[in-house]
Amino acid sequence: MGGLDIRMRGVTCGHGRVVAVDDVHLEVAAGERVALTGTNGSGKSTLLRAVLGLHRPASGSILVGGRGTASAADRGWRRRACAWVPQKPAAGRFPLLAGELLDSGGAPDEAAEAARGLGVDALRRQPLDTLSGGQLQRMYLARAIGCVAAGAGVLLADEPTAALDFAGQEEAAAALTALPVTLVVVTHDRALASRCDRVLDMAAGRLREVER
Ligand SMILES: Nc1ncnc2c1ncn2[C@@H]1O[C@H](COP(=O)(O)OP(=O)(O)OP(=O)(O)O)[C@@H](O)[C@H]1O
Repeated sequence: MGGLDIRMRGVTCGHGRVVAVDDVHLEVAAGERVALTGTNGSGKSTLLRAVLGLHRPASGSILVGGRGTASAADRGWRRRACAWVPQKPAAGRFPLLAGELLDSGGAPDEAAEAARGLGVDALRRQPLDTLSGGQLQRMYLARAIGCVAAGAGVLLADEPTAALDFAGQEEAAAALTALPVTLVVVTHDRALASRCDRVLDMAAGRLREVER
């Protein structure tokens, strides 16, 4: 099994005065699949964004494959090392067309093939903001599969099946958990969580292992 390990030590993240992530320690082995569950607003998305390097922790350290984010080169490496399925698209104009999103992962052919498998390849020429929630989520999944083909060793996915129909949820859960990467997935989907090796529960910024 491929993948990069993730090590978090004393990670605390804030949004202004709100402490969203509170002193989190977590080790995820290379190739392990971890589901992150928990109540709304408990800090799950903030923690994923911190791993990606999109949110700078107030304290603590996060290493992916033993590497931090001190330099610009480190941060660029982190973005390539971590494929990302966001909960909602980033604001801004790029990428505008669905095909541009697929191509942005670094492996356009593999992303296109994944889009075919997920039934959204015919939507390439459509602007992203005209896709339905489920179509958009499928497009992001296909892009993430392309990122993995391009060499990403970690997949961070934020509620990747939330907008999908029942068949799509099954399909996406199978596709995500079959990838040869370390997976950290925020989900309220029990079927997806049950396919993972570990389930962690987040409450008020703190993480707890769930016994199964
Ligand atoms: N950009 C922001 N500015 C201010 N507060 C924020 C921001 N983003 C998140 N927060 C706050 O940080 C806390 C954690 O939010 P986060 O989105 O990480 O939770 P979550 O567990 O992913 O929630 P959900 O399950 O609803 O998606 C919440 O109290 C939220 O209101």
